[in-house]
Amino acid sequence: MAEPVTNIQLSPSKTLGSINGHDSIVEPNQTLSQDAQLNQENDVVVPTGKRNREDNDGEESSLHPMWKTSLCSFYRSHNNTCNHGDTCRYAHGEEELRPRPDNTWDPTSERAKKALKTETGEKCAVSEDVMMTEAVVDDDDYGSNHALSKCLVHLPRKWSSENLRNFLNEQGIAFKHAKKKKGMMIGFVTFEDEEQLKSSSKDLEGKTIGNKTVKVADVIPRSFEKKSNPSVASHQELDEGVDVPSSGALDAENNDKLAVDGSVSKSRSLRDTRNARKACPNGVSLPDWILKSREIGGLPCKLEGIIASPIVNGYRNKCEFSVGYSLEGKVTVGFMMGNFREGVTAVGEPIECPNVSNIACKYATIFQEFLQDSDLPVWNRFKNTGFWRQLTVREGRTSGNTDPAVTFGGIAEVMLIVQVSTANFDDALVAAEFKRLAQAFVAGGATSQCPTLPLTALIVQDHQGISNVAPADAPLHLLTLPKAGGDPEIGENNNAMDVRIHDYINNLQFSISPTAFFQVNTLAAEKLYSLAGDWACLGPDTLLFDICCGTGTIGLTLAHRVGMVIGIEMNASAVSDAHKNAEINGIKNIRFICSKAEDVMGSLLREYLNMTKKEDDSNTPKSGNDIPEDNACPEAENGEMASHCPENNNAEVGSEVQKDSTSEQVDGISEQAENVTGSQLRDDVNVPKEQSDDPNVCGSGNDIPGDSTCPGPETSEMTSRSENNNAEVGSEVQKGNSSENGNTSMQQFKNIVAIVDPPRAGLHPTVIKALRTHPRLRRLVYISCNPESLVANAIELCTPSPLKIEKGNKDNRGWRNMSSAGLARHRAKSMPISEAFHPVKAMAVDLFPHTPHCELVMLLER
Ligand SMILES: C[S@@+](CC[C@H](N)C(=O)[O-])C[C@H]1O[C@@H](n2cnc3c(N)ncnc32)[C@H](O)[C@@H]1O
Repeated sequence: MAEPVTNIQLSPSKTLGSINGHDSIVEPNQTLSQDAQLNQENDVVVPTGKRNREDNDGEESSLHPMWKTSLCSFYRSHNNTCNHGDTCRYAHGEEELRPRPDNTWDPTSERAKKALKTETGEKCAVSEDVMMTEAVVDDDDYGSNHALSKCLVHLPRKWSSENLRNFLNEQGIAFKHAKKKKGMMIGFVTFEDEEQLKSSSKDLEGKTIGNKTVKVADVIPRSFEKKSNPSVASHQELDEGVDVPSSGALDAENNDKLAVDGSVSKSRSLRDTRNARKACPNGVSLPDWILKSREIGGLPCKLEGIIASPIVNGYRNKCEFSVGYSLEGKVTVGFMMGNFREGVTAVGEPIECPNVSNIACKYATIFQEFLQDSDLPVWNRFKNTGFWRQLTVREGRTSGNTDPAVTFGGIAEVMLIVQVSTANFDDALVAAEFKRLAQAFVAGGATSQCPTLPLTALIVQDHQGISNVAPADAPLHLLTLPKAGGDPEIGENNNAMDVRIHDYINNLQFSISPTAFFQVNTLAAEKLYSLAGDWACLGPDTLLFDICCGTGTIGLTLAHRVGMVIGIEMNASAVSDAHKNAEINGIKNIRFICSKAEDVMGSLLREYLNMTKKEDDSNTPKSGNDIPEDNACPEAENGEMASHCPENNNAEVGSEVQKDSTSEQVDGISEQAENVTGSQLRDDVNVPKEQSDDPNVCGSGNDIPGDSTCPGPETSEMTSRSENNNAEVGSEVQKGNSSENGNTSMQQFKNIVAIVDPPRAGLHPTVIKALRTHPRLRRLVYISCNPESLVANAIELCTPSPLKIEKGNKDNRGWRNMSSAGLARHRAKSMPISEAFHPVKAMAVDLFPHTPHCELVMLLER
């Protein structure tokens, strides 16, 4: 998940969720009350008579923090009567209602609705503020007098400058220059004089284009007033899939867990089973999980609760700081304060962001100070010119120590990646600036702290693209770090691609290369992976597919609990890290495939599970006959169990998997013949950094230059896909199928499980098809950073097959405007006939305290 995150549009105030009935607070590791019955009426949750309405503790009841903080639905629906009378812990009417401990109101109450309106209004006001800064304004755009310019917001993105001028002329609005920013909803108008500015601005106010009202905003803030802080930026940027921390907008002690509860339960996409209903074919009865969803507030399965982050402040091990201008026009290194597409370019310092470590803040400050005197310009997002773009601070630890009492909370390694755009700049000047920069970081680190700030590597990433999201193959250069005491310089001849930082999960060491994905909250990730493992119901005869495995974290941390792991990852350097990580931790029963999952998933399943393509294609709904009915599950590490698991302690070879699996060739490419292609899919959503279509990434379907092939396996036990020749996939898989691994031969595996951890866009349709149509895959644990794509993928995985398959509709008009769930619904109709999964349970894990985002784990079984 780009790293974070759930793409949930939430108010920053983090209102309470209502998933567990009236008592919405979920303690970490506490599951929701069993008897809370949910009702979908008005999309809110109301209790049934089952719960205990009276607080038996008499006087204590009045002290209960949730006393009368929720409206009594019984009272409401029974003509204002309730058998519990005054002793009922729920409020009988709005008058009795009390605010909740976090100062929010029962979401079904009039007060909450009123508060929401105000809040939405405020939010709009904030997001509509154009925090364009003086420094990004060009004379060409505004004439020589910035004070005579205005910014118009909510213009149609498609408009050109000519459209804007025509509009102004048609409306009789006088102006001097007008310029529309291509692809954005903003334009700039300059006026002849003060008088024209005033009268035209007045005329422009309230004008509408389509259904949008044009907003007229100042280009240059006349006086600095801190209207916002990066917390706003964080919400907006997170919504775009950008991994940005928030400042401490959220304060109450409990807010983190409440936020997670709130975000999950309030996510409309998660609570909306309409698309799933519609995806169900005519003549086929609705599956139980859809029928029962009404009882649980529209959710596809029970939300078990929230696992809290073991660390709440300074938890981020990676921060990407933008370079830009503050509202005062000062060069600043920090977070964007709003959405660039809406014209917000101001950058705020990260110092008030509680989730950013002190170290990261200090390096941002050092860089910011350096930039005040740099001879090279900062990046101009409008003109796509400039030099300095972004600073990424990645932190590593020497051991799993995060004790704040230990120096820097155990952070012992820091990798700094400075993103620049060197095009059109003089090489000598650039080299001199880099040298100065290295000195500044070393000197700043030495003087600003005692002991010296850790700094392991300083890397420059050269990137010319429009946004700061660089492709995986953007050139990296390692800069030499001068030694503070005049010792010889280090790093001179090293290759940036060889540089690593390290972190620990479950006592395993992970080596992380500069651009590889690694969860930003390591300690919470540890909990996430354990939960996924517990729900996956693992055992010695389990074959685990770790799909989108990154540096191998999930597979490696669970390898000791299974017979064998196959990790699939498209980022070549992450796969290289994964190999290294297996090696340094002495883990042998794991293989990594460097490829896009959509290119290899079908063939891997067939090859590893000993099926011919013919069998696979013609599979009909199966009752799971080959799976023992015995639901015993091996003891989970933290006591969590999947709802029903085949017995998987038995290492006996299942007869159905004893066939020779070497005959099958792979046709990953043909697997891609979907109605909606991956790129179409990704067009509709924000593509996270990790999901690059970079042609140099192995398995991307293009020729691969010699210097960017995947690294070879570091042990003979591991498989790495270094060529993009799909015909080779089969033979490599066959290698994996040989007996070279002794007792990890795949023929022993009776329990086949997939843990998927895709980026924000979710799984590619081809991967879903492969997982869904493989009858031996009975259990799938989905880790999601984006409920929308989770819901879309779940629709395809979980809706019943039709009696007869519809031919795919090639006419894709209108699909661009469809939601991902709508698209999934259409794709589900042409899914080959196969047994559907059903959602069993879900759990949130708070990987991102101080933000409304969390990771969601959902167990699907069949
Ligand atoms: C949310 S990260 C999860 C990584 C890993 N499971 C972890 O927790 O560290 C998603 C990963 O999927 C990879 N990825 C994105 N698209 C992919 C694709 N089509 N096939 C395989 N891997 C993909 C990204 O490179 C990234 O490493």
